[in-house]
Amino acid sequence: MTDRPLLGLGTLDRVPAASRPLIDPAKTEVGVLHLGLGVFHRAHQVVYTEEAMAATGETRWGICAAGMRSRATADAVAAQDGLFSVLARDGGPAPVELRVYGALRETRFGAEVAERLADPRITVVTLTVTEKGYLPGSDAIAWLVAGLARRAAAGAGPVTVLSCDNIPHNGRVLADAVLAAAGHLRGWIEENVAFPSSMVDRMVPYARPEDPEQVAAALGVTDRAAVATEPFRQWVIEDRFAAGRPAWEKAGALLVPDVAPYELMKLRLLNGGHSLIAYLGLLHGCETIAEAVSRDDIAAAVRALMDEDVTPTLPVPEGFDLAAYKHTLMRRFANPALRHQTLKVAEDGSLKLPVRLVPVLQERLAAGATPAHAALAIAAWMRWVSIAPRLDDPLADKLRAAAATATDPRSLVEALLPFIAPDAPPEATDLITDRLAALW
Ligand SMILES: NC(=O)c1ccc[n+]([C@@H]2O[C@H](COP(=O)([O-])OP(=O)(O)OC[C@H]3O[C@@H](n4cnc5c(N)ncnc54)[C@H](O)[C@@H]3O)[C@@H](O)[C@H]2O)c1
Ligand SMILES: O=P(O)(O)OC[C@@H](O)[C@@H](O)[C@H](O)[C@H](O)CO
Repeated sequence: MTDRPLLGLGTLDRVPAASRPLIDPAKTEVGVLHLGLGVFHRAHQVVYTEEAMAATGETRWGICAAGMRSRATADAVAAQDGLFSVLARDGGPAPVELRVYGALRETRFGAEVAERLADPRITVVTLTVTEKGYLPGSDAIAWLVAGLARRAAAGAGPVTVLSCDNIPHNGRVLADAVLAAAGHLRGWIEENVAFPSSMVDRMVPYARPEDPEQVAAALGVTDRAAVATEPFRQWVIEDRFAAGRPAWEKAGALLVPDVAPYELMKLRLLNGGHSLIAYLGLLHGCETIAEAVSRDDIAAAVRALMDEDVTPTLPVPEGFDLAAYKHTLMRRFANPALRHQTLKVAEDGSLKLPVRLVPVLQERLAAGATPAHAALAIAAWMRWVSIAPRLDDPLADKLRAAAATATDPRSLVEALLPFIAPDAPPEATDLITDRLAALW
């Protein structure tokens, strides 16, 4: 791989024509600012935005994307003139799609994003900053507010800020976080900024060494920012924008008046299922989601979680085929070529479980049901917290300290449940203890 030239505008002619960008990067201007240059942004919003520009011929929706916590990706992308490849794998190791994208035109790091928001040509800001990014005191929110202050001062006009994180009512959560940090800017934000919600979906693992190797072999260039994903993708966006936006509907996005039903379905079935698979998988030593779900016991548990516990809690959009959705989900979980790391899905459980599984547990208990599989997922998280060699969670130290005091399943549940469900009824403790006993 090392002797291949680096991907960039000057080496794009070496890339097979079928894998080159859909737009001319050199003629594309920036109209979107993105916070959080992780793997998901590259495999999702960049793809939709490039397809939208290609479909309409508009050249003004290029993206300026900022890394929030590390310069590594922003530097790698910048060294390649903003170009990187997305490869989709489905079942087998060979990619079923492989393309270099050109919509990402600029990169920034950290606080540098603020200055970019003073540009009136930027009318949309997107975010993928993880659940942690919305907590009080988050840098992402502080930089966003600083950017909005510069925009107000420059008279650069209204803007839409669109959360693309796995959080229910993510637009409202973001608006609340921004307004809480806004100080004297509050009035301007209320009048000039829209915060629609959106449901995003595409499974994107952390990049692995085989990803750039496969790109180099297929495209003849070295790509240090390649991302691998699955063919499936979905984006449902609340149609409430303050100013212009890319025509994402031309790339398959669904613009709707209310994303809530889509959000709930996806968060509880897909992300809730993912968490169950990840924690049970880790307890069984499985490195990937596909490996975990290839076990009959885990596959049966996730099916039961979806059918028995989650489905009764869902308001299904009219005409939506829920059975087909669940069937497709099982197939997506099982995609062996994706190699989605159980450890990645298991990160930040103290923030994820309260939105994915705790509401299912509580709503079903309140309805007089016994949500055994939601309880199993929470029990598996607790067991993982108590034995994980390394815990990736903003509350890791507190969780580990609390877990260290526990000597049996009940005391572990009593120690950890308050972190994710402080108002859980006693039946929740009983049910989770029962499931944890089987994992002890
Ligand atoms: N990967 C997926 O399958 C997927 C699918 C749908 C949605 N998402 C959403 O995208 C988010 C990012 O996922 P990813 O897969 O790109 O992960 P990633 O680790 O590649 O990127 C995470 C990004 O979030 C930023 N970040 C992390 N902690 C932060 C903090 N405290 N404040 C501000 N920024 C912070 C990082 O700098 C990085 O840019 C997820 O948390 C999720 O909400 C991911
Ligand atoms: O991205 P996270 O860390 O919030 O959650 C991990 C996975 O459940 C998630 O990324 C899914 O792969 C994704 O939501 C699929 O669209």
